[in-house]
Amino acid sequence: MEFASSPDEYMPTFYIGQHESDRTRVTPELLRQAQDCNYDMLTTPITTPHFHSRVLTLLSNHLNELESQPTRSIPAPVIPSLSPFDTPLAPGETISQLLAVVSPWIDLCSPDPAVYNISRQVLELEVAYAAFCGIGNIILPSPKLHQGKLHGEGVTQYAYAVQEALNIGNYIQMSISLPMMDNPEQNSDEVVGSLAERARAKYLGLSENGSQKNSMEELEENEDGGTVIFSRKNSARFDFFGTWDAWNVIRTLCKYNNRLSVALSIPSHLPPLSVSSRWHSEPLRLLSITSKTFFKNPSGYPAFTHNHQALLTRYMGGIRNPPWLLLYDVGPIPGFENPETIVSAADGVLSPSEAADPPSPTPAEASQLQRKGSKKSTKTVNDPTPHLNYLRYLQSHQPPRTILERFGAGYQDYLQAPLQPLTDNLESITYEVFEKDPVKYDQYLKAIQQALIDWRDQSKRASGPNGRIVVAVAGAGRGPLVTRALQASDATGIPIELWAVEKNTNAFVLLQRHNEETWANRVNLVKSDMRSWKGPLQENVPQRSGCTGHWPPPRNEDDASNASMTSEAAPPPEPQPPTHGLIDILVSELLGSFADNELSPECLDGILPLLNPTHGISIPCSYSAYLTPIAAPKLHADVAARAPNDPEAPHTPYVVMLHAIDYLSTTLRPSTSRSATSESAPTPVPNIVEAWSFSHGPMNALPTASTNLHNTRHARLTFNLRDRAVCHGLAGYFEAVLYPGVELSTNPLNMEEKSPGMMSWFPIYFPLKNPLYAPDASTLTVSIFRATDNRKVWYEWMVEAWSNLIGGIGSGEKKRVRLGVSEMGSSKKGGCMM
Ligand SMILES: C[S@@+](CC[C@H](N)C(=O)[O-])C[C@H]1O[C@@H](n2cnc3c(N)ncnc32)[C@H](O)[C@@H]1O
Repeated sequence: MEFASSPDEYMPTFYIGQHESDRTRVTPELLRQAQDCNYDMLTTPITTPHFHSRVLTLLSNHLNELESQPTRSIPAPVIPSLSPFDTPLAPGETISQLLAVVSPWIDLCSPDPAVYNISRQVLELEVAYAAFCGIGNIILPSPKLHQGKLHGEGVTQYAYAVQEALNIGNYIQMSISLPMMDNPEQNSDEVVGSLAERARAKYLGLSENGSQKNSMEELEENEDGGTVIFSRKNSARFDFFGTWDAWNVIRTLCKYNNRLSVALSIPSHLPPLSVSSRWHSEPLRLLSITSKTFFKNPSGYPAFTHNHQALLTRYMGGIRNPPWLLLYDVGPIPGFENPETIVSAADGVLSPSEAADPPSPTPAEASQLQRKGSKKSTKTVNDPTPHLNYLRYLQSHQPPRTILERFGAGYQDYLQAPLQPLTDNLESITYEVFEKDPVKYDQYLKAIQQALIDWRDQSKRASGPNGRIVVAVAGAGRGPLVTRALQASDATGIPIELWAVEKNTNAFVLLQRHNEETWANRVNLVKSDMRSWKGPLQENVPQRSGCTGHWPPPRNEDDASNASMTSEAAPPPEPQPPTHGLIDILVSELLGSFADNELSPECLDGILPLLNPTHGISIPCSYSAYLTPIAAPKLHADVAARAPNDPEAPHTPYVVMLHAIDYLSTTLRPSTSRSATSESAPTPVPNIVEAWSFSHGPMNALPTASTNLHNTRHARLTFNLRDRAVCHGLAGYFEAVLYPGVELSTNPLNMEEKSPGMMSWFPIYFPLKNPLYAPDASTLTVSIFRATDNRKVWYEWMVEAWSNLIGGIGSGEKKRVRLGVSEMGSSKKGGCMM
């Protein structure tokens, strides 16, 4: 197939910017020089050190006043509007190539109201002025999660400030700087002149002399008479999901505003895969990379460890708008001091030794290596922008995209309403897209071939009037399965009588044309709904004794697959009343992304009574639907944005190529990687669980079914979570057994074994109207129903979150407490008409 074999000429786009913490302004010359070096953009502060000292003075005066007159109510000071001395920015042609950085010295999480108030004013002034100048992107400082003995208390007020700022700069994209995980020790890396330092001790839970008393220590001392003291190291524990949790609060309060995103700092030592997977599901606009993210390789060149390279590929790969990369404090723009200097552009061309991987450090080695790399390396690198050059090198060495990535380019996270091929007549272009998937049709070919071979080898009685096996393709579309049935017959040498049934009158025109032009009129075409078809017509077919219904047919028989042909040798038979025969092998492809969602069960119910009752075969013979809960913030934001105009949006199961998602329930499988870092520790594999299945064969034919109740289904599935998360919905997949040993699967757990490279179906997404939060070590219970009223079919779904607590003190008993229940999603209004 064309796109499977053509070389992948796609080259990912890396937009790379540069940030210097002590830069005070960006001149057009500096920007030009940076672009000559092959940077795409630079960061700029919005205000100057002059403004900073003005604000510090204002705050100090205010705090002094408050201290000297403790009983008076003194209003917070108002920062006077910006003067030309306060900002280096001005509107101009180059503004679109600048990323504006909000002053890092504010503290929007401060428990001290004076500090918070001033910080908010700074934020609002800076955002308003940057917006005025035409800045498109702003980077906000990280929320300060540890304040004295307080932990995470300031996140909501930070979120409130961001929400207000979003209203000021109506077109500005805001990215919040966040480390991948919460490391309280890093949090203490203070910015010079930070307002946080001015916060008063009484708000930080500190004694007047500034010493910190931990609330856990107090608790333990009270309860146990001071026998157990928590060490500071323990109380300030490393929290892998701490910064994600803060982000979740902020974006939730900001109602998943699509102008709000994350500027994620990539650390030198990567957290477990579950953490990087979580961030992968979030709107990453920037990846911040400092010189510490690199390790020196044996040539002394700064390079990424194997795991960092894999992370970058994961975050950047296969998407239309990958995050931008921002190099933080990796050295000044070369040649700027002397504009006459000619600086070569970082073109990413490195020798093998320059591009070699550095050794992958263990956690303990990471910091040591860092120091060794930066201080003790004797190798000197003759490259003024080695970090940039290395990233450009990685850009040109990204792995080629998989078939699925190529096919799905542009479809990632794009919500589509599922097809309803029963109610609607599909367009030719839709069939054309199906037909581009060679894998599905190869599997059908294998299944039909095997069914024919087994039929012959088991000497089963066939239903054709001349002893041929009767094959019917139900829902033939433009005919690809008809072609496969003919190929199977030709390849096995087993003659068949072939029927093709299609209700789409437009597609039927093409079937007729194919029959004449490519199938040599070997196919009996029927324009009908398969449920009202009476079966293969046997009128005028002479019934010759000794050759009816048995394998093999007589050797000298004509190729009489066309039902209107008669034998020349025998005398003309007596005309017989029209009769309808049976189908031996029924081939259909009526599957949707959740197997039964395009009403395959209902359609097949109508034709299964025609199946040979003893030996009949349905291809597929069974299919099952699978589910797993996911975090999908991007999809949630998209559905929520549609809801005001379309109240059914949160009640629609969508077909979507899932990309920015995180599987919430996973099992750790041992990794095969050799590296000793945590990134190569056991790999989380999603728990994807069967909801229900349908089987189709002679045993399942229901000639007298008067209701559709037998096609209802219900499942209640339990998923254990290790890490706290937000569930935005359910991802649905399917597996189908075409014929024993020949399967189709979209289930990520086995699709590569069962039908590798198949791309006919994207997964299905059942959204939750309101996301459901679940803490660490909790359980999600999914209830899902396939419902019918005999006119249509629809789904209903809901999720419950449970905490798994240990019962009362000393009891040790496990106790489940329901933490929350989602609304019931229901596609009843948009259900599939039967
Ligand atoms: C998913 S398409 C598959 C088409 C084709 N077999 C292929 O694999 O490319 C399903 C086809 O079944 C047809 N179809 C669906 N329900 C049908 C019914 N009840 N009777 C006849 N045709 C039906 C649709 O019109 C459509 O052409």
